[in-house]
Amino acid sequence: MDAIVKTFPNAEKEEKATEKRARPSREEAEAAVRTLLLWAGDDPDREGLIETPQRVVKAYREMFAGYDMDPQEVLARTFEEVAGYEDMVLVKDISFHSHCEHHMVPIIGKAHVAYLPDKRVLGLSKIARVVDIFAQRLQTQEAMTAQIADAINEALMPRGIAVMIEAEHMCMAMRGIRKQGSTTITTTFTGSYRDDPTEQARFISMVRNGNAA
Ligand SMILES: Nc1nc2c(ncn2[C@@H]2O[C@H](COP(=O)(O)OP(=O)(O)OP(=O)(O)O)[C@@H](O)[C@H]2O)c(=O)[nH]1
Ligand SMILES: [Zn+2]
Repeated sequence: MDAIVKTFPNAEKEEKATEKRARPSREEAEAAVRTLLLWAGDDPDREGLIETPQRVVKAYREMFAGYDMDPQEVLARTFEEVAGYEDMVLVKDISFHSHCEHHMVPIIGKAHVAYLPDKRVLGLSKIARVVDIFAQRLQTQEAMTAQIADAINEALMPRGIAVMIEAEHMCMAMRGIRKQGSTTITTTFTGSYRDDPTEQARFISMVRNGNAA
């Protein structure tokens, strides 16, 4: 507990500050894009760029739509009639696009999400929707992995959750260190996936080979 307090001394204050911070208007956001075009060294008044601020702001609304969505709303509906099925449910290769919070450039990857039901199950598409909600925010891969597990845990309280994300960070490929094709892998395991090495190994094997062998 102490460590948490020391690591995030201002977490609560920051959360409140974010709540209070008003969103700028569309016009203000477009003006900011115009400033960036000038900063890049181009002429925002030339024909090809004249509508670019509007387009960028529209694209941002779409790419960052996750801020206006509540994962718990998406996960609210669960089903019990599954004929007593209680083994792993794994949705793998969920492709996503996100943006890193350090450079605001794309993170492109795949998420694999599994849980061990405790009577109730989720609609399969809802798992992919939750991945998208968190992907459509500024992210670190670690945070996104933990957030997906947390949201499913809160909604479903299953016996265990396993989340693996494999992604390429364009901030490492297009700039900076410029290493193309490197993949970062992050995992979060809860419940039986955390405590039982066999369950964990079965998840990894099914993600890797498509079977539990
Ligand atoms: N842990 C983690 N790091 C990330 C993620 N996305 C980007 N980064 C890293 O965030 C770090 C930011 O480092 P800084 O030194 O503050 O920024 P920088 O000067 O742009 O760093 P370089 O990328 O090394 O040029 C970089 O090492 C990035 O690779 C992520 O999802 N998780
Ligand atoms: Zn980055």
